[in-house]
Amino acid sequence: MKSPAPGAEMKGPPPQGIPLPLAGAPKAGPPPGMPPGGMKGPMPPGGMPPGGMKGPGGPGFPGMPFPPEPMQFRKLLRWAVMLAKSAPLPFLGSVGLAALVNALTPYSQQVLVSLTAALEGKGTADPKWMALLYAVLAVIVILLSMASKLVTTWSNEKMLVALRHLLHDRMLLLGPQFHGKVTGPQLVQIINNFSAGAQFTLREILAYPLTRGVGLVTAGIFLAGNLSAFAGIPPLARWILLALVVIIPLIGWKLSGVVGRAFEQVRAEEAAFADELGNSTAQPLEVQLMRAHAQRSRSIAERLQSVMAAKLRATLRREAAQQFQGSMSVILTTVLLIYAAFSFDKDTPVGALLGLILMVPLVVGPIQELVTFFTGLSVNWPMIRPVGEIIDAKPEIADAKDAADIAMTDATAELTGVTFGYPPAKSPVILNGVSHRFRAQAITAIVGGSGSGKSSVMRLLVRLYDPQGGQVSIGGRPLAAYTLESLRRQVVTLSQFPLMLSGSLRKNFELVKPDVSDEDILAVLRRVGVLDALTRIRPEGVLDIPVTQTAGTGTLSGGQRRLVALARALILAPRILLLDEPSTGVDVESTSRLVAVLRELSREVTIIMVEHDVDFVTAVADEVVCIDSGTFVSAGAPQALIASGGNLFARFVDARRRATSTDHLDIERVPLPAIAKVAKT
Ligand SMILES: Nc1ncnc2c1ncn2[C@@H]1O[C@H](COP(=O)(O)OP(=O)(O)OP(=O)(O)O)[C@@H](O)[C@H]1O
Repeated sequence: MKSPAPGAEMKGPPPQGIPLPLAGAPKAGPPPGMPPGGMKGPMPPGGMPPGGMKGPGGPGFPGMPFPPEPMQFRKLLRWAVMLAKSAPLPFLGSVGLAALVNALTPYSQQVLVSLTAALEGKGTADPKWMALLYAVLAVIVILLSMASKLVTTWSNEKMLVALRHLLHDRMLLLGPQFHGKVTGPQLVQIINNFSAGAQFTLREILAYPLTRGVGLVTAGIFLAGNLSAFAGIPPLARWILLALVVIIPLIGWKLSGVVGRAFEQVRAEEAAFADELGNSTAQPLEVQLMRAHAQRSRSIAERLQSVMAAKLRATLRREAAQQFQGSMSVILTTVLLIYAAFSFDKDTPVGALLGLILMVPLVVGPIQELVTFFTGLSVNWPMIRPVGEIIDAKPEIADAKDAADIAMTDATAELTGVTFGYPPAKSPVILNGVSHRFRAQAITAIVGGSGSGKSSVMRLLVRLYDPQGGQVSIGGRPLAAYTLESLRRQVVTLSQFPLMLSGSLRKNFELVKPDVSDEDILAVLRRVGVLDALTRIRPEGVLDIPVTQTAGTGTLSGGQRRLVALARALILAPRILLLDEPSTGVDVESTSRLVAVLRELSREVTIIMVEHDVDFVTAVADEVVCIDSGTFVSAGAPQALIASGGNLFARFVDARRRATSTDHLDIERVPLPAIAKVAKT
């Protein structure tokens, strides 16, 4: 296909490393469905076929949390408008400039036509002026085209920044239901990679029809004008010829549907291969030990064969379709030229023939590109959709209308007839009408078997979820009376695996209190008894100790991380502290220190903890609440519960004693055989 005049095409954004769902490894380049460098050709080389991926069941993206769903153009349009609004001026500027370039290009070609006619002496125009006009137009097109590319780059970058920022902030507002569905690595992929593809496609949804449409209409008008110069052509034939210009690209589009389905098959085969590979890579050593190497090898070989066969089929079809599409302009130009040659007479300017040759590609090109773009949208949909889902997602728990920033004067937490099941199903029932008053300035430990609902109680106390029945209140007020901000500032959770940012220790305290002073940090570190150990690690500056995101790596031990996290929780001066298994990973010495710290803290703070270690609970708790299958079955001081017996806590203590004692075991003491003396050789 002949290219338009210099600079007439619209370039895409800089390569963003979007995963290409096509055969082969992911390549850096424009998003799938887009030819590298923009919408130049009829078929994205190495990219998606123009027919889009319309295989049965619609496009899906292996491993993504959002199940396949047919593309919804209305949603795309809404997201596109929202995105364009984030950078209105650069967007309008880039669209305006591109439209101007696309309109001027056919116009400059038409000047060539007039110039030819003038040289023949058949037009009224002066050839010299025409030549000059062509030169001026060419320069303007080049300059505008450069400006258009720069403004488009600016617009793309602004939109991408706005989109990524929005996704990041929105993601942090979403609740456990969303985060239970989308994993951390998937979020990184959506925000980091998919957003670039989504930005590009969404922008083009608005920009492309306009910019390409302007070029199409202008070239179409000139083409019709040039056709009319052939006096012998009856009007009906002229209309049929013009209709062909539109119909032939549409035939190409239908053909590409076949290609689309072939590539859908490739994707399915690749997903199956990835699954199969996962079977081998998940536990390679287990595979070795099971002597299953040969079986794995056969399975992988079969999958690889299937992928290759599917790729070969799809590529051959794509090549055939590409050839057809690439030949369209030639076919159409030939048809028009043959017709023109037969109706050519002495009055017909040669320029009109030139006009046909020049204008056909300028008309066919935009039609092909528009068809390619819109059919290719379904290819990009699996990547755009997760981006859009985050844009549209609403926080599951939000401030009630009459919520206020209330300072808790009374830090008593209370559950009254609370019934709860996890949304969206809300079944099974996890908490079954439970009631309890957690005493202020006391330590209450919730004890129960695995899956009995302990952590669920803690989640309700910070409104990660709302119960379906009953009420959770603090200081006599339902939780919804507090803004989430004020609730979570005063009810602080220390999870079993506390979040640590990679960076300095100070940075981790600034995470929860941006204006925290060094003195305050050192004071809380001293209070939880970890300052001396940290000073030994870095005598020249404890607060600059590097911390890593992952426990078990970096400078701090697991126990130290937990104590640092406890100190960080205290920096907020909480009224209620929720501790999830605080004794885990803390050594014996630090545990007794932890007991002392928590006891001392409980003079000011209400502490509620979930804890499996009954010895720790006995040492630290004022009260134990026992939970069994979502029901509070007993409560009381630990010693009292142990003494009275017959309750869950006493049973746990008993079981623990039996588990660690060897008295009940009938161990036959067999003397070890004398170690044979090894004769010196
Ligand atoms: N997000 C969730 N969605 C659905 N069900 C959940 C969810 N979280 C927990 N559950 C279920 O709720 C029940 C209670 O879970 P919970 O985490 O409260 O138990 P737990 O007593 O803290 O257990 P463990 O001591 O093992 O941590 C379990 O059966 C669990 O499978």
